[in-house]
Amino acid sequence: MTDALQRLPELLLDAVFLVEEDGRIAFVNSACLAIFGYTPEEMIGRRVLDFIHPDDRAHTVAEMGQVMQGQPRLGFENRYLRKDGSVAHIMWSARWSAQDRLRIGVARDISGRKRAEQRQAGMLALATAAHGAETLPELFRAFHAILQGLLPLRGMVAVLQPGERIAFASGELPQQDSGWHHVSLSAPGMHFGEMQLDLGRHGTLSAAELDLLQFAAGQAGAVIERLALHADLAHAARYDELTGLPNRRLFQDRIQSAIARCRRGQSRGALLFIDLDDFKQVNDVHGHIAGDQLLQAIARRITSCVREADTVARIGGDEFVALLENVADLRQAEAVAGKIQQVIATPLLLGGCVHTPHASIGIALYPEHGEVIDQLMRHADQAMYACKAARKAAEA
Ligand SMILES: Nc1nc2c(ncn2[C@@H]2O[C@H](COP(=O)(O)OP(=O)(O)OP(=O)(O)O)[C@@H](O)[C@H]2O)c(=O)[nH]1
Repeated sequence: MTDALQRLPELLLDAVFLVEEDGRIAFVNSACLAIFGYTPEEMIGRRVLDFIHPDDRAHTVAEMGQVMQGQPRLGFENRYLRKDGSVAHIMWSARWSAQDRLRIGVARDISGRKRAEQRQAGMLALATAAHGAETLPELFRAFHAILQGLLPLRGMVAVLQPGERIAFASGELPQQDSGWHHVSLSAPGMHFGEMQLDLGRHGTLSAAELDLLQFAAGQAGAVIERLALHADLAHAARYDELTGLPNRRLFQDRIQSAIARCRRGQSRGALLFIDLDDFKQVNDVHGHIAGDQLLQAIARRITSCVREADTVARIGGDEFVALLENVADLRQAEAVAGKIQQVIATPLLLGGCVHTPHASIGIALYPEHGEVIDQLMRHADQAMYACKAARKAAEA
């Protein structure tokens, strides 16, 4: 070999290996320092297998066996452990030189490309997990599992406002120290909290890893926004926005289950239909905002008269219902209705004037006045109108 050719391996960025039949390294060029962290002196004379990642040794031995039987290999991949313990992804071309009784190998460091591929796959996995997540614990559990494969992640905590904390850790979640990295969880115009990641002592992140975390945080922020929106919509579909009481739809569900319970327990239940008297005038005289305030006060007043297990709902403009379970008889239901009427009639300030509201209440008893919702509602409604008509007749 000419002198120029002898110097050639030292100019290569790939590592060039000559390996003896017994697997010991006979020669390696100085590129090995940049790729594996070892000088040629530290590698020469040692078994090449000692540097290979334990999980890749078996299939590397099989591959090299084929090379030594005369089959050249181009593009074979395996992993090495660098001197600092980190993993180097290597792509090989290798052939056997029967004349020299040496295996010639050229090793290219493809760790950067592998990391980029892993990050890309990780981003896809994060986006898929975010898309499918139906709860926040499910989302952060999936994110923890995915990020663990991409970062030196020991533990992860999602701290959500106001004060909800979802923690994940491979083992025991250690005390917070300087190894923790914080990423804000947000959506345009909204801040939900942050993701805190325990990256241990080797916690410095590359720009690409920081990008990955930002991507994860962005996905998580979008999921939090989506779940919050769903929760708001689900709430709005079942509750009255003005008073916070169950609306007609939720009331239908509640009365259905209450009837089933009464039927099973052979107990009695009462449906109270409550309609404000002359409420239109409140709007006309004091304005719509004052009308709203009165409706809110009425909701609180009715609720204060019933047991916690009973349901109070707003089913129309100035129409409320109270569903009483385990009622002994009509007299007991009438007593509750009387109390509601009395509490509603407490004077209050509306638009700077003292106003005394009144309500008409009709009662339907299960099972005496009906065994299904429609019958009970009709009976209570008619009883309420009878009550209202009697009041108006008395006033006339
Ligand atoms: N402020 C306010 N008013 C409402 C709301 N929903 C319905 N209303 C009004 O409530 C009034 C109900 O009127 P009516 O059903 O005639 O009842 P009323 O004036 O109490 O008459 P009687 O029941 O016969 O005593 C209407 O004027 C509606 O516009 C609301 O959310 N807020």
